[in-house]
Amino acid sequence: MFSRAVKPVVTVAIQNGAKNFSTSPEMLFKVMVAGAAGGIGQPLSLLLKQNPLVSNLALYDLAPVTPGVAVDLSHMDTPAKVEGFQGADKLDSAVKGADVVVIPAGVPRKPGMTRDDLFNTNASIVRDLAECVARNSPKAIVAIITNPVNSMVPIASEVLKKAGVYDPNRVLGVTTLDVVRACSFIGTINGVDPRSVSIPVIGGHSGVTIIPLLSQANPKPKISDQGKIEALTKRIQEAGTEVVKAKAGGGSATLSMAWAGARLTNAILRGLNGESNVVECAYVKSDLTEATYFANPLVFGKGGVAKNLGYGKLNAYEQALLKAAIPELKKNIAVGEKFVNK
Ligand SMILES: NC(=O)c1ccc[n+]([C@@H]2O[C@H](COP(=O)([O-])OP(=O)(O)OC[C@H]3O[C@@H](n4cnc5c(N)ncnc54)[C@H](O)[C@@H]3O)[C@@H](O)[C@H]2O)c1
Ligand SMILES: O=C(O)C[C@H](O)C(=O)O
Repeated sequence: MFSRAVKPVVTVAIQNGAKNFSTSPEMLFKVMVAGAAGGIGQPLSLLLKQNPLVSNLALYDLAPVTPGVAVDLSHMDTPAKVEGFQGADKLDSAVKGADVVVIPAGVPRKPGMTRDDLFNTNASIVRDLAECVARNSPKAIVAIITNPVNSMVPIASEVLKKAGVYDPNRVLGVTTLDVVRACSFIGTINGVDPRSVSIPVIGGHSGVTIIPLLSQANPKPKISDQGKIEALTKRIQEAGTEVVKAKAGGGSATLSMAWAGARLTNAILRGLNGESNVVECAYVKSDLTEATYFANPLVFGKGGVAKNLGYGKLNAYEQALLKAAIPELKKNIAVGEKFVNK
């Protein structure tokens, strides 16, 4: 298959105003974005078009603007070849040969809604996309952005199980935005470049299931008392709602999500490409807790998740957060599984 062949990667360095092209033997991959014409899909595709590990970018959406988004991006002077696929009858072609399928398809929140309120609309979208992956590209790594993530990953997993092609290392819920936010907020508090901050955010992706492990942050947030630790934790847990409120009916986080989605996709691609030390948090099948899906740091490799790194030592406050998250996660997971197996 073309997407797994070794091809020369062209890297472009801007030096003294001139472009210098150099080649190195690296794998190149096909990435399919489902929901590519949306608020997340467009900027995510813009970022993926710049990724040197991407040879082919398949942009799928129901929206009539989809072919135009593809033509627009195809004019960027980066090597990835862009194709647009609009409408359900084009879905199979879009997915065929994909190494990675990123899914931001579905409706976003409006003020006053919870992520769970999106379930009824988004569940069938993710189910249908997972069925298409099973038919056309069963080895693809599926990264689900669509909310509620805690339930969507079990839906996709059950669909792939039914089709007999499930590999738990290849189905991920994208929780990277929680990590990105935690790094951004700690960077501001400490007065350092947020890119120099690292922190595991574990659990899931909604309210109390988002558990930032501030005790394991590097550097530690310069916060003097427990009250401030709890306020920062709450801010990270509720950061999605902060954006929903600020957008005042215009949707939820799109640009920071695109950034976070591109970061996780890059980690997946680097793993597929043979790097062995790429670590990101994501929400995956898990036996670490009573919740059968759980987010924490993972090592990525040639088959998707290569190693689950667990979540290390929690302090008493973090243990209490974990205790509160588990029943909610279990409920979200059961709802997703029931949707497919009803
Ligand atoms: N995981 C996270 O951290 C995170 C962060 C932000 C948003 N989200 C979620 O991402 C989803 C998308 O948000 P958005 O702001 O991009 O929404 P949006 O409405 O701007 O875009 C969604 C796109 O999906 C498309 N779509 C709908 N049904 C489809 C289908 N069956 N197949 C293909 N495309 C389809 C729409 O045409 C639209 O272009 C929402 O569910 C939102 O809650 C998750
Ligand atoms: O909050 C939302 O609805 C979108 C997303 O899950 C987020 O965390 O920004």
